[in-house]
Amino acid sequence: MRGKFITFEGIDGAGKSTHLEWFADLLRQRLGAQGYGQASPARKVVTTREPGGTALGEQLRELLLHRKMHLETEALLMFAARREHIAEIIEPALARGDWVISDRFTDATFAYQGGGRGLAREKLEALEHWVQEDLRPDLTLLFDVPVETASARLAQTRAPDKFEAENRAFFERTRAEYLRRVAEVPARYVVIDATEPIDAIRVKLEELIARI
Ligand SMILES: Nc1ncnc2c1ncn2[C@@H]1O[C@H](COP(=O)(O)OP(=O)(O)O)[C@@H](O)[C@H]1O
Ligand SMILES: Cc1cn([C@H]2C[C@H](O)[C@@H](COP(=O)(O)OP(=O)(O)O)O2)c(=O)[nH]c1=O
Repeated sequence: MRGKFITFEGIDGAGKSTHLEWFADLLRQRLGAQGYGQASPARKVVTTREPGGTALGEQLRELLLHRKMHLETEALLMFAARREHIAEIIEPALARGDWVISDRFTDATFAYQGGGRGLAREKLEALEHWVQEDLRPDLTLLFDVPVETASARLAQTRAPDKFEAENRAFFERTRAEYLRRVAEVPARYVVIDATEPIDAIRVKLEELIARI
């Protein structure tokens, strides 16, 4: 049986990375507990990220996070890294029956390059169809938080990269595009109120895992 593809999304500082490995461990326990791995070779839960996830993708990530470039170059490189990621990691894992959890995927391109930077949605949709064909996440967790909260969290932690250095209006547009996409296809998304304390969010994530 083909595995499932789960993605984590949200503006920078929402808290995705804080939960991803924890969520993957819980899912491993759950898949083990359900005995999926008994008759056939054990199912794995693969964690990965975008841009990145492959050797070439990580090199592209360095460029994308630190070099200035034309907006369309940025979008094309995001999809180039994604093409590699799908071919090398995501498709083989799903075909083996493993589950894949990715820290960001194509929703981020629509939100950042589309919403944040204003690249036409039709161009991104054309790239999405070209690069992914029918591949879409089975489930996307959107960690949603007001821009001020996310910025305050980031200010306390790390030096900003090219995206994190963007202004408040950019992140307002990025967040709005994420939420617009949720409203368009609500069945694919679970919106997590990421203003809550970490422990409270984990209770919600546990409930979610019990249902999938
Ligand atoms: N629910 C939360 N409440 C308070 N601080 C949080 C919460 N979630 C994450 N943080 C903190 O915010 C910062 C950014 O979190 P991170 O997981 O790196 O965000 P993202 O991966 O979405 O950019 C980290 O210092 C993290 O400890
Ligand atoms: C996947 C993707 C990421 N991004 C941006 C969002 C983030 O600012 C950045 C890297 O994402 P991320 O790994 O979440 O950053 P961090 O590890 O610093 O939390 O790339 C895009 O602009 N478009 C995309 O398609």
